[in-house]
Amino acid sequence: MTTTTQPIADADTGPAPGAVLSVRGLRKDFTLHTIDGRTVGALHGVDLDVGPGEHVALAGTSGAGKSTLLRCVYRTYLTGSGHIWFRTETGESVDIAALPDAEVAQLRGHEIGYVSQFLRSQPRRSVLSIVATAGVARGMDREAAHDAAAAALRQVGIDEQLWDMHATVLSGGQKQRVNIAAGTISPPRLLLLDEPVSALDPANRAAVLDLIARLEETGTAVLSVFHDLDAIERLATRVVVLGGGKVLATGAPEDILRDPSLPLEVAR
Ligand SMILES: Nc1ncnc2c1ncn2[C@@H]1O[C@H](COP(=O)(O)OP(=O)(O)OP(=O)(O)O)[C@@H](O)[C@H]1O
Repeated sequence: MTTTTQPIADADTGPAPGAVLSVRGLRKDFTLHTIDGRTVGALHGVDLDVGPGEHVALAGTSGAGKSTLLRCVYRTYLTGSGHIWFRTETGESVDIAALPDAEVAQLRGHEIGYVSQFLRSQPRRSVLSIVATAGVARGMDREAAHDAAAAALRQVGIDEQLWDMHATVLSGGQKQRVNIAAGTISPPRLLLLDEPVSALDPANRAAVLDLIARLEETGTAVLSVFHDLDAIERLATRVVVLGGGKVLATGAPEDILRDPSLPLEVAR
């Protein structure tokens, strides 16, 4: 595990001491322009921290705000108010909620990864090139990225015969595994995972969970959503339960997942 950054004491001006990510007072409303401009509140003042090598799993019933939180951190969604403090690899504190788009784009390629259930890539890119390009974006030279991409694809069980094919011809589960290979090659400082194993059969799911488990050794901070109690129990170092856009509880998986009073929606 690596932590090379200077602690900043005040989480109103940067991440909490030792944290890679500190979310503070995060609010997000959606305006439904097609339905009378109605407003739907999704996050109502969320606070959480993720440190290096820590895996924080978000849990809570459907509509609790889990995916919205991940998308705000990745800046797919603009936030209403609050801060999303991120400590860069040079030790600088930046507020993702207020960062210019160009700087967000740079962080996304290099320091922050996002893996969802869906593979988003240019249509005519080969499988190998998609994964290798992610490595180059994180600072690897082309040759190293090519070798690392091949290793990552082997690890998630993508047959070599598929490597030069366009990703569009892959099955849902294959796309998901290419996605996780691209997300974990030269692991970023912060990895956001939104149901990354939802379309996988048991054997491939196990291989991908192994890969995610090994991220702890690299010092990657992980913030995840899994609709699967076993995955949370196996991977998470801490669980944050959301309900109605607020943090209801936070604690060790063995405590949180066995608390019958908490509104969890996970399946074995
Ligand atoms: N693009 C959107 N436009 C309008 N409302 C949205 C949008 N995305 C999410 N919401 C609303 O925000 C709230 C939180 O949704 P979110 O998808 O974050 O929940 P979730 O906890 O991830 O749920 P699930 O487990 O079902 O995926 C819900 O009320 C949802 O309807």
